[in-house]
Amino acid sequence: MTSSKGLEGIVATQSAISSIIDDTLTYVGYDIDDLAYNASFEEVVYLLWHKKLPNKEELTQLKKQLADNMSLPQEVLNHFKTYPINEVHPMAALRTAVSLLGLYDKDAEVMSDESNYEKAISLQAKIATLVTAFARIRKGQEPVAPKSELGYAENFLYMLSGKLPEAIEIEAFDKALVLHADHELNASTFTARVCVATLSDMYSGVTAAIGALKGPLHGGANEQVMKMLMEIGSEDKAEAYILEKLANKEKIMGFGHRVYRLGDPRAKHLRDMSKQLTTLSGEEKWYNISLKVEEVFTAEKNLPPNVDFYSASVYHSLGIDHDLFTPIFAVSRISGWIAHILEQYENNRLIRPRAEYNGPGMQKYIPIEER
Ligand SMILES: CC(=O)SCCNC(=O)CCNC(=O)[C@H](O)C(C)(C)COP(=O)(O)OP(=O)(O)OC[C@H]1O[C@@H](n2cnc3c(N)ncnc32)[C@H](O)[C@@H]1OP(=O)(O)O
Ligand SMILES: O=C([O-])CC(=O)C(=O)O
Repeated sequence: MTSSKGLEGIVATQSAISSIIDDTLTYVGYDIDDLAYNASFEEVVYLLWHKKLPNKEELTQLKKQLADNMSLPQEVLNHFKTYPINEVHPMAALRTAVSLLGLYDKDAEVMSDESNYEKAISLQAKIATLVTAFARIRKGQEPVAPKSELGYAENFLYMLSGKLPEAIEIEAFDKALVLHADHELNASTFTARVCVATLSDMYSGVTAAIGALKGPLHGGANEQVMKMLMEIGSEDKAEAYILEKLANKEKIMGFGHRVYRLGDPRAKHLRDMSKQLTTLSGEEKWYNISLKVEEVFTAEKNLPPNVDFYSASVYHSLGIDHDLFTPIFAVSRISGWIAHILEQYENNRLIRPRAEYNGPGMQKYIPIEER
């Protein structure tokens, strides 16, 4: 038996959802650049779930299904109010709330294709409401009900702030959702697949995936990037800050990737958006600090930024609380998790790798009095 630390380089499944070949990312064969410039998030959700782009009628139907399913069971909203609200990270709240949603779905355990598709719509719709409702409740504000005539990105921003967002904000947020939707066999998607390969239900798979996304080596990095930018504070302090971190052998969040070698193709879109949005908000300093960090870090380490690096200043410019950055990643990535869960169910086999044992050799049991 051979082992690979972190399963590096191991091909663990076949999938027709997204691919990364020679640093090019595609969803169902469509280049991420093409989708970032042209597709809405709902089109991408449809693409990932159906393996084809929707026509107008199919897209209208999906948008309606999502809008119709956004409302939460009152019990889930009440549950939020019982949390130690100021101590709870929104990712922990989200992980618990998705699991709780499963308790209020009488068909949670039903495994038919039809039931799983209904759960897919319901989860994709409700995750936006969960994140925004929690964000408001913890500030003592009432949750804002979704508006059925709004698109997914617009509804999210509306439910978060209670104000209809500007066109530029909707466009940027929608693009960020497109860019985060799927990414081959990343850690959270693999977690979801491992979970449902036991024939467990979709709520369990998504709950497990949220737990994996939460960590700072994966989706949690975007919040840590903003923390770093705030600690740096100004462009002229960036170089010394990064060099000190590297001298202390600390990792710089938002850089490096297990698969990409030359660079993450999503990062350039987020860099452009960061420039545009920080200029508009009058806070160019977040973009300038980010650029300087990139310059200093890549000169030292030759590791390019990943999707999490410039998304931090993008979300900050949209006025979003920093601890909501990773939940927002989940709002997008749940579309990919669901696509992979459905694909796993379609052609399932239990996922159960082996471990190379490196503990002590055979030992004889010693009675407790003799130890
Ligand atoms: C959506 C996403 O999940 S994208 C990734 C988000 N995560 C981050 O941004 C966290 C920072 N980045 C990292 O920790 C890593 O680059 C990962 C986890 C993303 C990829 O990790 P791996 O492929 O396993 O690389 P690993 O962590 O083993 O690092 C390999 C070498 O590069 C260095 N390295 C990798 N990333 C970084 C970084 N961000 N800062 C400093 N050094 C780094 C490591 O210290 C290590 O150096 P060494 O060989 O001298 O010990
Ligand atoms: O693929 C990975 O390992 C991490 C990543 O970039 C993502 O999940 O978007």
